[in-house]
Amino acid sequence: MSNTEQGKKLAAQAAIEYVPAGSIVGVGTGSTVNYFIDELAKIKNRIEGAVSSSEASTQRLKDHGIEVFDLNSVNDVPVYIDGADESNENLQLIKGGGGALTREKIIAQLAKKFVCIADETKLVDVLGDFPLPVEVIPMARSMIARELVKRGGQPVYRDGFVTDNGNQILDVHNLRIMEPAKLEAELNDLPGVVTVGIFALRPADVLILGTADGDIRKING
Ligand SMILES: O=C(CO)[C@H](O)[C@H](O)COP(=O)(O)O
Repeated sequence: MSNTEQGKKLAAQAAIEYVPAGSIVGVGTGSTVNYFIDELAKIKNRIEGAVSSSEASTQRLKDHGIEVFDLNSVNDVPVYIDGADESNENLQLIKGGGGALTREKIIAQLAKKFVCIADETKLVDVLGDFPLPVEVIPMARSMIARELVKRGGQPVYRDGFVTDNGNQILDVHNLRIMEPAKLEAELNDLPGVVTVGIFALRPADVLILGTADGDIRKING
């Protein structure tokens, strides 16, 4: 297993301590979260079930025999565990590399505590080296792309990819995101934008990083 994969797995294992007994756990999407789901399966008798941010995670949870609830039937999500493509020291994130950003943001908003898990390479000084995913309504794609160009970005259509919500993704290159919350709010306001992959208005509460030397590092927000 590579150092990166080892880091993801260590972070995922460390996140288990944040899962309260008897709870419905918010579950994100991605390769790091897949390790978390495998860990969650080991304690499945101690939880009530999960709410899931993607069809892929739902399938993996069900394969492990973990009940997945419709979010509309759930009032209380004590903890949401998810990965990230980048995080800064303020626990503001870029997410959506896997295209699940909209459902991820919905569950993060509802959750009392958002625990982000990642390998240490995801921690950056300034967000934006990772192309920023923006989920858009298909008919608005070109208009939004032009708006993104006006803001200095270079949007690339994620051709052939359709989100779980039936929408499309623009991956925006060349951004150096100095004010993440401001840019998130500004892009949220464009008609046709479904979700911006900046998680700054609701950042993570805890970041758990798995390191190359087999350790973990925690940053609290
Ligand atoms: O936001 C996400 C999916 O939409 C993922 O959390 C993000 O892409 C990180 O994925 P991985 O754990 O595979 O590196």
